[in-house]
Amino acid sequence: MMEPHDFVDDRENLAFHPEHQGEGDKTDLDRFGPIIYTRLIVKICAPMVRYSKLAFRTLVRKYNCDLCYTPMIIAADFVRSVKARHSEFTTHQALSKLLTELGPHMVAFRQLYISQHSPKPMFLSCDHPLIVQFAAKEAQVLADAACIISPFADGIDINCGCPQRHWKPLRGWAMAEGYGACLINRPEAMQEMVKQVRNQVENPMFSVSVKIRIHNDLQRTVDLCQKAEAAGVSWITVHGRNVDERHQPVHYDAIKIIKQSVSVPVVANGDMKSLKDVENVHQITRTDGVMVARGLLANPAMFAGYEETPLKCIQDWINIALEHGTPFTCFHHHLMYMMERITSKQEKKIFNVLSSTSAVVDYLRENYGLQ
Ligand SMILES: Cc1cc2nc3c(=O)[nH]c(=O)nc-3n(C[C@H](O)[C@H](O)[C@H](O)COP(=O)(O)O)c2cc1C
Repeated sequence: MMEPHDFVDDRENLAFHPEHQGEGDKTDLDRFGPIIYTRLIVKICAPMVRYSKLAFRTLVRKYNCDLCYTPMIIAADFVRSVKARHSEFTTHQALSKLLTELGPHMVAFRQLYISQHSPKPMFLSCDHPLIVQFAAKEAQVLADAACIISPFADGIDINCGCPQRHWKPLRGWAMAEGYGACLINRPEAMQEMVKQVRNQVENPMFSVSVKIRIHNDLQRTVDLCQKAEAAGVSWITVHGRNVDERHQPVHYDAIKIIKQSVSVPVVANGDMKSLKDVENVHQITRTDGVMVARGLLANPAMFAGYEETPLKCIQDWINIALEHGTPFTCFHHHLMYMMERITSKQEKKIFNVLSSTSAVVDYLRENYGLQ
């Protein structure tokens, strides 16, 4: 089970040990070298709608990813509908089935489940550690969702960073009100959510984190983070852009200030495409972890130090995806991302229009010797 202080232990053992402070101009990178250095940083696969599903999580975990998030799930749908639970959340197969069956007697069931599998729940052996990200606007609904999911995951994260325009394909504009990045302007609502989950999930080790964007006025973000900490949040992930920024440079300096303003662990997010980027961002921000989305889509092996997706990783994706029965579109999209940097324009023209799993597998066998 991952605990918030797991982040801190590493710091004490190595880079942040007082003995290592003040050694002239040496950076931690100079002192420990890149491989040891990046072992100190918790490396996280970001929540990604449509992409950070079980099969992809299994892949990145093979390549030094320490912690994975599910795609964002709308808490109200999850609580209301068995169908939504089944389609939105997949973890180890047997557990998914149990989750589907959770009905009105879920509390009793959950207790039974925990007592039967104590001390080591089944999910520990496969899709772990796992954070389930929810979008919610009512604290009680979020707490209900957290109670349902708690036997199957290590914690929940509250999406407080999704700009409104990103909701359109999901639920339409009207539904967007009150969700996502709105919460950075409603610190009390966010606090209430954190507290309700803390009060209602029985497992004290279950984490409750938030993922935010920054404000134009950074002091407001600092206040928000301090309020989140006071409410009992386990850690805070900061995408260093404001809600209107898309491709502008990430404000790593802002993340650094936030890190200095709270005691809970902080995770930096935004524009890291290689392990070198991870190191550089860490040198600037000194956060406890880094979270990566698009960099991992392009190269799921990036946390293991690969500059571009190795063929071995593509082979692993084929094996894992086929084993999980990944739908064709998802299987193919991931391959298009992974092979973007290693295929020519001409190859893309052929590969990107393939229309079945067998056609893709045949293509990769004939052109790359993959099985
Ligand atoms: C395809 C895709 C799906 C995303 N889905 C989510 C999501 O479900 N929840 C969330 O908080 N952020 C989501 N994001 C935002 C990322 O988690 C991340 O904050 C953002 O992409 C910046 O990180 P990056 O530069 O490493 O990509 C998504 C991003 C992408 C590219």
